[in-house]
Amino acid sequence: MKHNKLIVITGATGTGKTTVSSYLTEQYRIRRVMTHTTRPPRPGEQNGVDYYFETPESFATKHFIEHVTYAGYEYGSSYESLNKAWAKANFCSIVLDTKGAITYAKELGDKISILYLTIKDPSILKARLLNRGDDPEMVEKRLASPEYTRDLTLPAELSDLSTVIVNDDWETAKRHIDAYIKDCALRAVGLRD
Ligand SMILES: Nc1nc2c(ncn2[C@@H]2O[C@H](COP(=O)(O)OP(=O)(O)O)[C@@H](O)[C@H]2O)c(=O)[nH]1
Ligand SMILES: Nc1ncnc2c1ncn2[C@@H]1O[C@H](COP(=O)(O)OP(=O)(O)O)[C@@H](O)[C@H]1O
Repeated sequence: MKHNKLIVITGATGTGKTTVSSYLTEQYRIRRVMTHTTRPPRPGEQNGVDYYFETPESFATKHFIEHVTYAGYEYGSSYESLNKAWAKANFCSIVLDTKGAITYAKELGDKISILYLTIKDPSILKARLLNRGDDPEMVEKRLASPEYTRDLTLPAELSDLSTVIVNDDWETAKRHIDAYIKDCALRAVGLRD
């Protein structure tokens, strides 16, 4: 268990957290820890693949490491899901808002490494969300939420633990992620401090 590592992917909505998580799975077989939400599924999202989609009642019965309200919906993550992912591989990832990332930094210490995603001009995020197929009303609500504004800045508590990826251009972002994974691998085998 002592070599288990968790890559926490965080950043504002639309900056590419899910895209990065899928890339880590496809390219490096780094699985994502499944989390729970009361948000309704977007077109194409599946229960047990994208999230465990819960009702407010079923959400309340879970035992979470942490849970947050984000733009009016509940999100939570459990040790059960984390241990399930670690049982399959030593390296896994999780997608969290910055509040959740701060809790993980406190709870799991040096077992985590953080990828903070950002883009130079956040005004293009709206187009990315609409292009993703999000409901326009949900997009407005989300972009007006305090959680969205908060997550546009890397919290001071996370700055020492984080690698910042600017995702303006996906090919460039991928190169930085590849370098980050190479660095993680070298640290894991003791070839870098
Ligand atoms: N703290 C915390 N955040 C979560 C959890 N699951 C998802 N999130 C975050 O909740 C926010 C909203 O997620 P989602 O509705 O899928 O929107 P998206 O960020 O636009 O893809 C994102 O910042 C996610 O990273 C969780 O279990 N805990
Ligand atoms: N570098 C990029 N350039 C243009 N579109 C991108 C880029 N990275 C991700 N996207 C697209 O932007 C949308 C939001 O990305 P997503 O990974 O779902 O963000 P998040 O999980 O942070 O909300 C998706 O449709 C995704 O395909």
